[in-house]
Amino acid sequence: ADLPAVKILATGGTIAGTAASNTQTTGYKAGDLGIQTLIEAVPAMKDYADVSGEQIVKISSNNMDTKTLLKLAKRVNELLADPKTDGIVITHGTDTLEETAYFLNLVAKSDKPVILVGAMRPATAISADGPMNLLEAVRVAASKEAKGKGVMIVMNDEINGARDVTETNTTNVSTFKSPELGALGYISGGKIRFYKESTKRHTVNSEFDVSKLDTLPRVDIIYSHIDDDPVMAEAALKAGAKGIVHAGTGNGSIADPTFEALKKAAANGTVVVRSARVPNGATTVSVPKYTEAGLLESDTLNPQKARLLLQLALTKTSDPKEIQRMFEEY
Ligand SMILES: NC(=O)C[C@H](N)C(=O)O
Repeated sequence: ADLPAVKILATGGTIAGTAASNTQTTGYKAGDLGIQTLIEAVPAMKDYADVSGEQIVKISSNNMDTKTLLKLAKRVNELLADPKTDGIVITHGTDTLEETAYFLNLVAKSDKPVILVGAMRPATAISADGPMNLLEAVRVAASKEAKGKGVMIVMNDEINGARDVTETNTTNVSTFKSPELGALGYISGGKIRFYKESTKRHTVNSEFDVSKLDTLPRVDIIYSHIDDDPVMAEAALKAGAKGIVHAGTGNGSIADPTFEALKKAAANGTVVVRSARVPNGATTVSVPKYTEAGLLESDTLNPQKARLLLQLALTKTSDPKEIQRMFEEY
């Protein structure tokens, strides 16, 4: 039969992890197994797609970096441009899965499905979640329904959009959720069921382009807490940060001494975005002094996603007004 061609790009993670015993679900070696082994473990994929694999890296995703992210994004775009590819699945560690997914959501230049998938239990564990997750990811990547919905994460029977999804539990298999805005759909009764899609710009409607980029501007995240002082802000500026994302308390509040440092940074041309350490809700212009100081707001993007959008924004402009527009549109 003429099945859709789905390419699986493997980057490592727990989905390719191995441990000495089948009861071991922590302290295993992430990214140990190669893509061929993962494919051979799930022969049922061949009922839905003409599957082939390619190994990009073999890492635990806490070690993901810009170089690998750009390499992956460029390869994704090469494959998407090929008429012989109908969809892409990326196996990835869960630690930074939401970041890679959101980045690709901003830079993938096609409406063909791009699905990220991981696992919380290593491949060697009893009740490993990787094989079913991989099968469902391939099924979604091969489906007509997934076209044009942006980059998605498929795990634990849920389909979540890259913009709104986040990891919510350190170890549980049902960790990826869009707590406030909700999943796009799920897979149940052997059927792919979509219920909604994001209104935000992505993929073919995105203005960002990585094809000529070899690096991204430095953007640091500063996490607020009791006894906050400007030490971290000063360190970021000293390290050459072109942008700073502040993970504020509550509605993106900033301790006064840190605010003074960030205000100065903004006046000197560093773009400062207020995000929040609170998982839900948009950071709003609650205090006019922040707006007057030229600080931007991240909308509902969490700090790690706000960082990626700010990096891409800074490849195009350093005009705070333009960048605020981007935070409203993506
Ligand atoms: N569940 C996982 O994949 C965690 C692993 N440390 C990773 O991100 O690669």
